[in-house]
Amino acid sequence: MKDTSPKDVVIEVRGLRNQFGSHVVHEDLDLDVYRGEIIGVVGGSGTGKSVLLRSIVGLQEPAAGSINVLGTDVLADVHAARETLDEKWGVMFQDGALFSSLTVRENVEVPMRSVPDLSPSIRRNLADLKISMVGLPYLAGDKYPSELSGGMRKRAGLARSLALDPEIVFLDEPTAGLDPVGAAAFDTLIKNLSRSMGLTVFLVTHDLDTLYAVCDRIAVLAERKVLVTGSLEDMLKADHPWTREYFHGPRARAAFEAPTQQGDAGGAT
Ligand SMILES: Nc1ncnc2c1ncn2[C@@H]1O[C@H](COP(=O)(O)OP(=O)(O)OP(=O)(O)O)[C@@H](O)[C@H]1O
Repeated sequence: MKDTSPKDVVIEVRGLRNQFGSHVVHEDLDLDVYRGEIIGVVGGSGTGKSVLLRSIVGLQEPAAGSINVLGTDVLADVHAARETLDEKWGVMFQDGALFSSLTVRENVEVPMRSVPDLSPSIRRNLADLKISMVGLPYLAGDKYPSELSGGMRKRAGLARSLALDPEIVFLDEPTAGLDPVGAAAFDTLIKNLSRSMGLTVFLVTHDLDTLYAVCDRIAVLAERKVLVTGSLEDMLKADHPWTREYFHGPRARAAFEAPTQQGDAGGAT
């Protein structure tokens, strides 16, 4: 039976247009993201997945359209919106984007510095909590990013994105560059965190396994807009050529046949 209960829209994008010179990346793009869901944004290379993410978090000024996040109009005053929303969203870019001269703990503390009245010892304890939440060993807090494996750096980046207990996290290709075991463990971690914290996750990915293992809904970017959204089953029925090729190709079949409970969220890789 279809779920007909009203859904709480936490991100609403309408009529979005992004262009660089004469190159139009998005045209009349609409998207709704619902509270608590993990939405996977997929599409061919260069279809504008990262530009969409950057637009939503106020790092890319669109040519037209509206973006509303948790009731705040992001484009009306980007600086004011980011000030309001920086505590409510966390962003993890592809390489974790950690400061190389800071330890993992100090990196996780960076967003907390904007919170008044948070003493250094509380900040430190909170950072250690986030570090353990993402499955990193306690001692990782004292290490510098260069001393960590790729998977551990991703976890550290995730810990930093969770620093302020956000309602939404944006993850840009979180499993890119990880080996299959590490990627599966990271998928499990994302799913567990989303379910236990009620987190909404906006996830840009090329990774079919991630889509199969964790996403509640998928949005396909093609032809400059979100062409189709829906469950995996909906994707398998969609008849757009790119969607058909992507979801019915040999790699998709392999991912579909794999067990969905993969990896171990506890172990850092
Ligand atoms: N700052 C910029 N200046 C000029 N063009 C840009 C800029 N940022 C993105 N683009 C262009 O916008 C298009 C979409 O880029 P984007 O990085 O969002 O694609 P993507 O779907 O995330 O691709 P991929 O899957 O390969 O990471 C590309 O053609 C890219 O070259």
